[in-house]
Amino acid sequence: MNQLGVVVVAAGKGLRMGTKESKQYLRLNGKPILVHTLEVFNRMQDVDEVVLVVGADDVERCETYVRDFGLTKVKHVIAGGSERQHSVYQGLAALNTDWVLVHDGVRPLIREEDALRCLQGARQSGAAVLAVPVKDTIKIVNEVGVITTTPDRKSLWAIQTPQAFRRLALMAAHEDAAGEGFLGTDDAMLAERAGTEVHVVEGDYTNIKITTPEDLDWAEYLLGKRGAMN
Ligand SMILES: Nc1ccn([C@@H]2O[C@H](COP(=O)(O)OP(=O)(O)OP(=O)(O)O)[C@@H](O)[C@H]2O)c(=O)n1
Ligand SMILES: C[C@](O)(CO)[C@H](O)COP(=O)(O)O
Repeated sequence: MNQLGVVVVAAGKGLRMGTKESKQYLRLNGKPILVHTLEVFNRMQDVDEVVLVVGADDVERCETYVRDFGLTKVKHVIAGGSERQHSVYQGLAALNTDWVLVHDGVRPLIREEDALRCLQGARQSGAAVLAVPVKDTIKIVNEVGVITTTPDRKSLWAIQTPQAFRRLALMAAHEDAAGEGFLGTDDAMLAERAGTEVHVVEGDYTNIKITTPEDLDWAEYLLGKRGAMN
């Protein structure tokens, strides 16, 4: 029993993007960002099913995307919650698989081979996330704008998705966090606080999360470049 499910979370409002339309529905090279993301997992042989978590008002339009773009592995389109963590939990509960990859709908540049290496990392060690070493010097700055410390860059990684776990273990970590009112910005945080050793698998700098307007040009350029290479 090694079934793999993918939770793609896309129920956010995209406030930092500042567009009327939520960022996951903006088009890159003529196709919604979310569709670019889903196509990657739809192509992956190891993936058994995908659950897509979206805003309650967007379920219908996403069901249309699933049909129109032939996203045959997307078995469920469901409504998410007010925080990313709540949306992920809804997705986990809709699956029935042993393993799960949790991925942001707004990371359309994920490469199949990196997602697969993340999964293999988790299958070997229990839990794994894609990440890249931080290139800048990072400072801890206090509330009045003064630097207090400079952490050693050697130990700093920028964490991405997908993040891979045993599904039931991640659900238990979510339930524990929810019971204590803890909100994390990624799933690894919840697994870490539940005592799971989460391993880092080196990913790729191009797996950006589309967050602010300048990310759109960069993503369109990268998608175009990949298309030209295929
Ligand atoms: N309640 C939420 C919040 C976020 N997400 C999803 O989590 C991913 C990463 O979140 P982020 O980039 O922060 O997206 P938003 O919350 O939409 O952006 P912002 O914080 O700027 O409003 C996105 O695919 C987003 O749609 C979600 O499914 N449910
Ligand atoms: C999960 C994540 O994409 C890892 O980098 C990130 O933590 C999401 O954070 P956000 O606060 O929702 O942007």
